[in-house]
Amino acid sequence: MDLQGRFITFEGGEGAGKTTQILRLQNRLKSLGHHVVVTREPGGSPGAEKIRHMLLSGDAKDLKPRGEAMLFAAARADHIDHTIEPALSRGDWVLCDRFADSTRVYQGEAGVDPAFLDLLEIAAVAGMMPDLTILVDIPASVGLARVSKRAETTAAGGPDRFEIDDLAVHERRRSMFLELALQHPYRFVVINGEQDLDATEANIWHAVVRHFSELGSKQAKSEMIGAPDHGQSA
Ligand SMILES: Nc1ncnc2c1ncn2[C@@H]1O[C@H](COP(=O)(O)OP(=O)(O)OP(=O)(O)O)[C@@H](O)[C@H]1O
Ligand SMILES: Cc1cn([C@H]2C[C@H](O)[C@@H](COP(=O)(O)O)O2)c(=O)[nH]c1=O
Repeated sequence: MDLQGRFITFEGGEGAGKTTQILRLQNRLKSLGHHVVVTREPGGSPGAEKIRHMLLSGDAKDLKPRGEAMLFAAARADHIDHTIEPALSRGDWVLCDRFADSTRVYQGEAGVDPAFLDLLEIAAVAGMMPDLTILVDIPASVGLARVSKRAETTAAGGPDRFEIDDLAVHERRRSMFLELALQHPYRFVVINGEQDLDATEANIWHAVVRHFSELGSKQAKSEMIGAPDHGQSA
């Protein structure tokens, strides 16, 4: 399989700002001429979106955490087959809102054996791990406050089945994400999600350019082309 594209995942707690920042990164990449696919988990393909509905609406709430983890893995396998792998084969950039690390954290926190999660991850991702994972880190209370404000001010529905968990559960998830970042320092970058939108966007862009060195020269070229001429050309 010849995969020319670049695969970036965003991880973090509820309301950290992942979706907002993915759209901002998409705009920056597009302005440099890249094709960008924005997608999410659970979901991102017709079959996986059906599983998403089942998982988040509470239809699957009778499942124990191990069975639930298997549903997330099934959705992931379908998402990879139908969306991620084809996009990377075309040479696109794929920006994915949550991926396998969310299973490690959410289902791990719920008590699923890490060795079982290892096997599940191997089976579901089939080698398709991200080139870069951006962990948008924020205290759980701040993220949850944003989420409830979002629900009041937008058409977003009520809290999903994971958002309603106790604050202590959300804080444990935050610690687990940070622990994962420590374990995989070459894949993860941790971004402070408490800053304002523009500062967070700039920090993420800086991290992406540092990780994918080809972007640095492309950006410099586009800035030169777009730069004012000051009467220096013939
Ligand atoms: N840096 C920020 N400062 C203040 N508000 C923010 C910031 N980033 C995002 N928000 C707001 O917080 C809310 C949640 O943001 P967003 O949907 O991007 O988070 P998310 O991490 O994708 O959340 P979830 O995982 O719950 O879907 C939105 O209303 C958004 O406008
Ligand atoms: C991929 C994945 C997600 N979850 C949880 C995390 C969130 O609470 C929801 C997804 O909602 P979002 O608004 O799109 O962030 O699902 C999980 O428990 N396990 C996973 O693998």
